[in-house]
Amino acid sequence: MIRFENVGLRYGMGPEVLRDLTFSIEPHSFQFLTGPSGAGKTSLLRLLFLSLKPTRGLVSVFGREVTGLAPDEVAAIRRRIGIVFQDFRLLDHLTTYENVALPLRVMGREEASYRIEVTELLRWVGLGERASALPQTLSGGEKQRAAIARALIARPDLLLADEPTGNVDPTLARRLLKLFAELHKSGTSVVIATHDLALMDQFDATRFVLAGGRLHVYD
Ligand SMILES: Nc1ncnc2c1ncn2[C@@H]1O[C@H](COP(=O)(O)OP(=O)(O)OP(=O)(O)O)[C@@H](O)[C@H]1O
Repeated sequence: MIRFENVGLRYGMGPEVLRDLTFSIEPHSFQFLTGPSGAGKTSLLRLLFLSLKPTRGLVSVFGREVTGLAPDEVAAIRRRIGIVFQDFRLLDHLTTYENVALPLRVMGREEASYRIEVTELLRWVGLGERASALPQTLSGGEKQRAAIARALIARPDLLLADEPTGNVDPTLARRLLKLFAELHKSGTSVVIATHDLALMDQFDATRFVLAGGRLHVYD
């Protein structure tokens, strides 16, 4: 599904932050991405989301080599990917409900066809009472859960999440992990970047460990 071959990444004239990355992400797989702060986890997620281009090597996503893709082809690939950014990126002028429903609206679906789905997911992530709240009135943990719900709502083929349990308590972190596990069970490949060892110990998954710019895979 995803293939990296000898991928390197540098920002501007800086040193290579990722070096010689060769790995695959298979359909229906679950992997944690970990490593010390600054090791390149967010950079790797951005390569997977096609918001960064590799400086060298080959990246292929859903069977398409990503260099030279036209903007509409990039957009089509991104519609198959759900992403939870570290800074949430909720739209300020939309309510929690509208933020979560956005991927479905972008796909051209009518509100009547998804109202129940969105409402149920909001309830599942504990935001049932906050559906009509604007993002600036949500707590950090609530924003995080809204961002997670938005990433999951369209049942993407690939889910990327950057520290998705960073702002929630351990009980809620377990609940969110369960949600990711259910999504995985229904066929989505999941990549969760995290520092949280306790979280990783709760789910038997491949570990991608970044250190010194290189990736080590532990199955
Ligand atoms: N836009 C940028 N311009 C220049 N350097 C960058 C940029 N983004 C990241 N870097 C550098 O790339 C390296 C990897 O950063 P990245 O954010 O990918 O690491 P990370 O593992 O996600 O860190 P953290 O766990 O702290 O979020 C760091 O040395 C960082 O300073």
